[in-house]
Amino acid sequence: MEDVHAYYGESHVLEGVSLRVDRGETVALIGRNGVGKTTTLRAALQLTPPREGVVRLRGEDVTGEPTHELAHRGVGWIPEDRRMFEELTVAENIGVAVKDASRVDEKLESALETFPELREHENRKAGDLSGGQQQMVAIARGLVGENDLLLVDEPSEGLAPQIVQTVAEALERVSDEASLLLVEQNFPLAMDLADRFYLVDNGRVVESGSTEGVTADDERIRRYLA
Ligand SMILES: Nc1ncnc2c1ncn2[C@@H]1O[C@H](COP(=O)(O)OP(=O)(O)OP(=O)(O)O)[C@@H](O)[C@H]1O
Repeated sequence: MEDVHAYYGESHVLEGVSLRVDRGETVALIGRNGVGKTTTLRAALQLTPPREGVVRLRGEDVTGEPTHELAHRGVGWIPEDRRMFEELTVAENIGVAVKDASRVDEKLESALETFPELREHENRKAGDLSGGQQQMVAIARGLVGENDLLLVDEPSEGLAPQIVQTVAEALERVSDEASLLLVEQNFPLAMDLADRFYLVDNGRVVESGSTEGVTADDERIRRYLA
């Protein structure tokens, strides 16, 4: 995306965000609460359509396209609230995300191979799972949707530390199959998973670069996160 401006009503939330995710990359969006990270994902997906600026997918201008068209072209969204169908089973939740109905069984099987932790819960209602298990179902849904690019919002939020590790490993596996744009408040986790980062403050990208060797003590980072 290039110089994207987005608003909620009159409130100017993104003030010219530019970023890119290359094929195969994992990119982290970091920054304090309320600086515009979720809105950046929403603008990319055209859920909060940019009032200025351009969003491109594989080089093609998709600004103003309907969100379902982007989904059709392989952009998946794993929102912060995970959006489970609580009354459906794990298998059903994963199955409804498969685009080609004739491949549901095959896709479900491959998801359960990727997330073996889910196999024993396959027939449980998603609403009865723990937060970490639900997050894994949400990630599996993104994966079976045959997405080339997944936008993942706060995957570790509200999870116990040992579960965060399991979800991180799941994301690591997903990153072998899709590019990821990841909003993540857990700084070490974000640096660990991502190849590059963008640090957002007040609706703008204020720092960016490779995650290699970057720590929370880094002066460039600390003054925006402290
Ligand atoms: N639907 C909405 N209507 C009006 N204002 C909103 C709406 N959603 C978010 N905002 C405001 O827009 C700003 C950016 O929010 P956004 O959710 O993008 O931030 P964020 O960096 O993702 O933070 P968080 O980690 O808290 O979600 C905040 O000031 C927030 O209060």
